[in-house]
Amino acid sequence: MTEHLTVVRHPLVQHKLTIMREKSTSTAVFRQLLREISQLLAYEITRELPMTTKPIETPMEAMDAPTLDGKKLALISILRAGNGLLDGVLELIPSARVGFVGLYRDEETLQPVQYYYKVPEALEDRVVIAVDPMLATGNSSAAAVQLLKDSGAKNIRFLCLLAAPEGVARMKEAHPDVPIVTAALDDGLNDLGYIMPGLGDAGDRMFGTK
Ligand SMILES: O=P(O)(O)OC[C@H]1O[C@H](OP(=O)(O)OP(=O)(O)O)[C@H](O)[C@@H]1O
Ligand SMILES: O=c1cc[nH]c(=O)[nH]1
Ligand SMILES: [Mg+2]
Repeated sequence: MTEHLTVVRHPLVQHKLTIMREKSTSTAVFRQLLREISQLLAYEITRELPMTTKPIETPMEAMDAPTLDGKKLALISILRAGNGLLDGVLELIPSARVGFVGLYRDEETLQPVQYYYKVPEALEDRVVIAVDPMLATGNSSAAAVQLLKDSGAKNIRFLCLLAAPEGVARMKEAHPDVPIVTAALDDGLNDLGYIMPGLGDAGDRMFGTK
């Protein structure tokens, strides 16, 4: 991908996102819409995957038909909210390998605290898509991407639902090689580091923990 930031302005994405932002939307509907949007965003982030051809036989004749090239993709969920995006993307790319980076954001310092890390082997040979619905300060995603690079990943993309300009700038500075796909670029962060107008705490809204 050539753009550092891609905002997917498709009407279906924007309509579903508006319902997700509304505070009256239930946990069940929030989760379902995130699943639906994740597939539309996945369509965009996989647009330029490497392709090759292979010889096949249709009922009519032989042809060289397009097929994905290279090792299976790696999807990396940044826990826990990343799992809300992961499910839908995995439905679209069922053969992908899956990894997990456990991080939570310390509410005082806004710095990520790591508690888990497990990723597929041979990351250096795979297209890696890291998923987390919220890019706020960018501290969590920048740390997660660094861990993936430390494991050898060279071709990383970041998929989120909402981004703040502060988080996009942080990622651009720390990881200019990592393209970001999002459904919206919001106004900025409030004093507590929450995205405005945003949708609140994605993890709490999707799992009903608050
Ligand atoms: O860009 P940042 O300022 O780092 O904030 C974004 C992070 O905050 C949220 O996770 P949270 O820490 O709430 O953990 P959770 O997914 O377990 O709710 C979100 O899912 C990101 O991981
Ligand atoms: O607005 C925000 C910022 C960080 N994490 C969230 O879930 N929401
Ligand atoms: Mg949270």
